Amino acid sequence: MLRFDLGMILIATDEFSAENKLGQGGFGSVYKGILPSGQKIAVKRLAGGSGQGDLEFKNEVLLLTRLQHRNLVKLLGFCNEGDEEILVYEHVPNSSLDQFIFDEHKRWLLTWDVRCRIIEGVARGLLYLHVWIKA
Ligand SMILES: Nc1ncnc2c1ncn2[C@@H]1O[C@H](COP(=O)(O)OP(=O)(O)OP(=O)(O)O)[C@@H](O)[C@H]1O
Repeated sequence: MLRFDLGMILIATDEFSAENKLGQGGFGSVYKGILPSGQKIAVKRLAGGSGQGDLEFKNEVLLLTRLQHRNLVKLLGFCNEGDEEILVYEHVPNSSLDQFIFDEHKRWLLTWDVRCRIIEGVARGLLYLHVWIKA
């Protein structure tokens, strides 16, 4: 588990530039970034990070790093400097599935065969989580 320093993340994401914004989730914004090694990353900047939940945040990160499955995005590391609470993931190309499902030009790429494989992959990931949570 890597602890990234904020300076490195600011350089990687061009200071959380609007051009690098990949999306917005329930926990905050996600930015594309690139490490000096050339590795592409997705940086989730948690909204409302106060620095106060330091221990809680660290425990959650430790928990998340134990999840390893080919259908789950890999967590590479974290940063909790100052008020920031940031999660660093491997970058997954091709945006989100909803960008294909709801786009009339791209929708045709999702043949039923492809859809079935996606559903199977999602189910495998979910099953892994269920088993993992019970254990
Ligand atoms: N590892 C990643 N690689 C590439 N893009 C990502 C990655 N993680 C998130 N994104 C992009 O950022 C968007 C927001 O992601 P995030 O995980 O925060 O929210 P969500 O799963 O869409 O919603 P919620 O957090 O509310 O469940 C995604 O829809 C996706 O486009």
